[in-house]
Order: sequence, then C-alpha cells, then structure tokens
Amino acid sequence: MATPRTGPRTMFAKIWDRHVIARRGENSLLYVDRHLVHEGSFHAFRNLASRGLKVRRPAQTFGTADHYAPTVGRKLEDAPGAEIRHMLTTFHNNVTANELTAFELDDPRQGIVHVVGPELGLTLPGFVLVCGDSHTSTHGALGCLAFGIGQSENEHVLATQTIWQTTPKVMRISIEDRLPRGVTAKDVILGIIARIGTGGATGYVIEYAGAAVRGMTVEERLTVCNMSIEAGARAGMVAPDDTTYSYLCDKPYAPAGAAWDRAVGNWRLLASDPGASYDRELTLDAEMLAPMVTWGTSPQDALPIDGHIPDPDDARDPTDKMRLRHVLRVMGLAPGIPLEGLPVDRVFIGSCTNGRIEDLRAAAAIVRGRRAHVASLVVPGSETVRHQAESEGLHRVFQEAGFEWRHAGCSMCVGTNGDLGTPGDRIASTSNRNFEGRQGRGVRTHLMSPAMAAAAAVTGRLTDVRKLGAW
Ligand SMILES: CC(C)[C@H](C(=O)O)[C@@H](O)C(=O)O
Ligand code: SF4
Repeated sequence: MATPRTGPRTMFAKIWDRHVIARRGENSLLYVDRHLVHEGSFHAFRNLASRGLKVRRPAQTFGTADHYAPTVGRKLEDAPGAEIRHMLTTFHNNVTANELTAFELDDPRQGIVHVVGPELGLTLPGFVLVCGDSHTSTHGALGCLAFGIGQSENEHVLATQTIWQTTPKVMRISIEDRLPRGVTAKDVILGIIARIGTGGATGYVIEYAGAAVRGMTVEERLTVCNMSIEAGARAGMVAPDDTTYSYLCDKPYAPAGAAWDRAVGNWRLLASDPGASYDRELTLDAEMLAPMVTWGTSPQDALPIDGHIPDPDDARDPTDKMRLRHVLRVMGLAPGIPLEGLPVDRVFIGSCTNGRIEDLRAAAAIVRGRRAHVASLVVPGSETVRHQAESEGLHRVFQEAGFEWRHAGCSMCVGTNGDLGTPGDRIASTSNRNFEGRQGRGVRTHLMSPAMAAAAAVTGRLTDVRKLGAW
C-alpha cells in the first residue's frame, strides 16, 4: 500500500516521509540519523577504505565492541584465540581510522549495541537508525524506525549517510489488558511469535499498541521490539510517550535544556493519528498469556510452561511432520512429555533481549536466598548495566548463589567470543534465537524470560516461576 499523503497517518509513515530524500520506482532513499556499528561491520569498512573513502558523517556513527568481547576480563588477551583478538583489533583500527566515537573493551560505556544505543540516548524518537545487525529492531521501542542492514548497505550508509529501501507494510499488534502475575515482556513476544510464526510479519513494520504496551517500561518495550525480527518483521515500534521521555531525559546523548523541550514537542506529534489505517491488525489479550518456553529450534516453537511437547504424528502437513521429527531429535525430546520439570544443564542470563538492569533485578529476585543447581552465567548487556547492578548489590546475590558474574557482551547468545555450551547441554537462555547449534555444537537452547531462567537455575529444571512464590 502506498503511504497516504493526507489524512490520518501512522507513526511509521510520519517518520518515513520525513526521511525520504529521493524516489526511484519502488525504492526510496532515506536519510539516516544514526548509524551504529560493531565488529561485524569489518567488510563494510574494508570496502569503504578500498574505494579511498572515509565515513561521511562520523558524528552520527557510533561503535561498540560486543560480539567478540571477552566477558572474563577487559584485556585483549582475555579473548580466547587469535581470530577473536583479530576481530577486536580490526574493529579498533576501523573506528580509529574513521575518527568514530566507539566503546571498546576498556570503556565504561561498552556493551551490546542494542543495549548501549538506548541507554546512552543515541537512540531517539523520530530517528531513522540502522546497524548491520538484525536485532536493530530493538531501538524502535523508543519510537524510531530502526532496522538491520546487510554489509553492502552498511558500506553505503558509511559512505553517504543514506540508504535505499522499499516501503514496508505496517501491521498493528495491540496487546490489551494487563499482564498477569509472572508474565513478562519476553512472554508477550514469544506468545506473539508462537501465534503468527517466524514468517508472520515478513514485509511489515510492526507497531505495538494497546494498554499492556502503554503500561510497559521502556526496557520491557525494548524486549518486545528486539524479537520483532524473529517474526520476520523489518522493524518493531512503540509510540513515544511520557514513559519514553522520562527514560531519555537524563541520557548522555539526549538533547538537553531548551533543545530537550523542543525535541519533546516534536516527539509528541509522532504517535499514529486516530483512524490511521494499517495493512494488517492483530489483537491479543494479555490476560491469556502465561510464562513461555521454547521447545524447538525456532522462536515460534514456544508454549506456556504447562504445555507438552507436540507429537509429530499430529501434524497434518508432511513437511511439518518431518520438521517436527527432526527438531525433537535435535532437542532430545519425546512427544507428549511436559515442559515443566525438564532437567537443564546450564543457564544463560543476558543478551540484547534480556540483559538490561530490570532483567537482572527480576532474575535476582528469584535467585536471592537460593542456590544455583547448574552452571549459571549472568552477562550484563552493558558495562553501564553491570555497574548499576553492582551498586544495587545484585552481583552478590548471583555470586552467593554460585552464578558466574561477567563483563558485558553478546557472550553465550551466539558464542562468537568463545562463551559456548558443551555438546549435549540443555540451556535455559534469556536470548532470542534457539537455532540448532547457536550456543555451541550439539547444544539445546530453550528461550524464556529472566525470571524463568533464574527459576531453572535454582531448581535445575524448567520451572513455572509462579510456583516459586516470588510473584
Ligand atoms: C552477527 C550479527 C550480524 C547477527 C545478527 O545480525 O543478528 C547476530 O547479532 C545475531 O544475533 O545472530
Ligand atoms: S546479544 Fe545476541 S542477538 Fe543481540 S546482537 Fe548480540 S548476538 Fe545478536
């Protein structure tokens, strides 16, 4: 559908229209307000340099070391292996050569790009923000259009501060009512993906709306928008409101003084107009949601904790039947068994989905006064989060329970820094992808909320956190 020029407009259309510089057929050239880079952007920097170019707008481009960051210490030598160290050195050389502000291992602001952007105020409402990383959808929680880009697009943005895009469609997902006890933002997004599937939002930008979303903190909205990409969406967005402004007002890179007042005045105009039309609408009742756990190798393979492993024989479609058989083999699960009570070998609390301070507080509330039954790792999403958690004494709660408390990075979400499970491990993980082998060869991943992962750590089994009495 073409963007309507007049009449009620969606938040997406307002931001998009304001950034279009040129049109060529189906494609629009968009101005990019903010470009974020991590170690994975090395191809783009290499190609840029080979064309004799430098970053066009260094003041709008920020870098952070996250995927390869060692979490056991902050020195290059803490990284296991020459390849990992090479990635970190290459990143350093690229940001230095282009005179970019970057948060490297020794910087107190270092962390996962999608945690660092919002918490430093590098992500602002109304922006077009891009990064060579699929979970860039996270930033849309602040009311901007944020999406992941590929390496050649990344090079184009570095060189021109613009990007060619086709106009996506817009879907509104309204989550009405209030979240029940023990149900978190992670359960909301896993519930949505279980319902619409990993291709359910392909070609769309999702706008999350409804009372449950309005009632969420910014951190909870970030969790929801983070996993939009797992439903195939180009981006996820939440209209900015007073919750957004009070989150942003004291952030280092947010506007200050009179500029802040002017900015808020403009941001207040961003929300979709009443009566704006969407290409697709979906409404979910929050009251129906429960703590969710994935049982398969795709984020859509999610069920409430009181669910049972599906039986491939119940699948009508032969392709589904085959896929299910394969998934259950990979996951080491038998049809019909209950999810609750399944023993786990390891727990990972962290990632750009659930590595923020509220996530660590929620996990610590369950862990306090209990002991970890299995190897458990807490990796704050950023050093800012780590320092905040330490000032609240959360690190001691985890350490006294036998958890490992690390420095910030992507860590076991993807294991590119060497933090991996061992073959056969079943991991309760707060990350966003449960793809086969993502956390290590032969490792089985179950995605869940921080509270649920903490419950699994202290019982050694998939556990309904509502039964631990902490809620
Ligand atoms: C390495 C990076 C490009 C990748 C992504 O795009 O998402 C990673 O962050 C991931 O989560 O798998
Ligand atoms: S924490 Fe995981 S999902 Fe997020 S950017 Fe890092 S690897 Fe990707």
